Amino acid sequence: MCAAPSAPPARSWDADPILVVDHLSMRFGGLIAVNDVSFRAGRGDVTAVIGPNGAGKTTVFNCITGFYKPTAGRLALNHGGPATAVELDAVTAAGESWTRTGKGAVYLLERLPDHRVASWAKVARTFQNIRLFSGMTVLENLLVAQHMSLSETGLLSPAALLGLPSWQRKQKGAVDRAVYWLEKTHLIQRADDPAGDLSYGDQRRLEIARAMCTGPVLLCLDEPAAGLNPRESAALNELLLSIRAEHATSVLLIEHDMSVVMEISDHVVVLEYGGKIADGTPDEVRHDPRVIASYLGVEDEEEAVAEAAATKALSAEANP
Ligand SMILES: Nc1ncnc2c1ncn2[C@@H]1O[C@H](COP(=O)(O)OP(=O)(O)OP(=O)(O)O)[C@@H](O)[C@H]1O
Repeated sequence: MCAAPSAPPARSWDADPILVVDHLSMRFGGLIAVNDVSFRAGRGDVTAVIGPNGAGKTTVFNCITGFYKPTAGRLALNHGGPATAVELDAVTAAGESWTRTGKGAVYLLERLPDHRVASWAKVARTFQNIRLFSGMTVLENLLVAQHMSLSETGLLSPAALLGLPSWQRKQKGAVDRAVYWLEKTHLIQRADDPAGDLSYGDQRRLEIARAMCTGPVLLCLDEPAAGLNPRESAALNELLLSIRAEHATSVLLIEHDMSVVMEISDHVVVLEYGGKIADGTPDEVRHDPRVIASYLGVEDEEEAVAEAAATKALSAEANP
């Protein structure tokens, strides 16, 4: 008797996406940097966007974080739970940038001003080149990051000017959050040192601490492992895995370091020449002929298929 074909495995990113990227395109004059890219990032997942230099990774990030307004496409960020197709179509057709949904709210990032992407949609990011306030102390960097939420009630509001308990509670909350993230990133001993005095690896972790202090639902990291030595890279992996395990923050990262990508990602999206060429678990992507061709520079796709089959056979031999 033939066994019934097994159902395809449930994908966390399809079942409960925090981010739905739909037909995203970005042109700079005649250059198409991102061409009709669609993918989902699962809630609570670490999703990596990889690809060769110039593939369009940073441009995708810049569209998600509000630095660029895409030429076309929709970027829906779901708070609470996934918006239904009807809810999404309704907010799109109404020309709104967000709406409440049955499960929480959905934000159309391409329609929000970049500061609202951070403060309303709660998307935080770090940059390929570190952008800390190097003359400020480590602690001050984390307090400045929380300025938006502190100033929601108005820095010159009566509560702030009179030092009312509500204001003091907010300020204490900001310091407590900063101390919590300094402990998580093993930087608490350096709290009063200028950020510019930290080693490169410590500065990278401070950037992540600063982003986490804003309470993001989606943390976007642009090449967090760039320039790190193996020990610093291992500390970064540990930090990102603990963010995934202990906080309601989903992580989207661009990374060239495949050891980081394969170790910590739940889902990998591969771009090449502005288009998506693969999308799946790290294992699926590792064995994908197009990805192998792209990374090994194999010209002939048949050769890449043979390469993928050989890799699979080798790993089956190693793990019978
Ligand atoms: N502001 C811009 N103006 C014009 N062209 C741009 C701009 N930003 C990116 N590009 C171009 O878009 C293409 C994709 O660039 P992008 O930086 O997104 O790639 P990437 O995959 O992040 O590359 P890398 O890994 O080298 O950072 C490149 O050809 C780049 O030159």
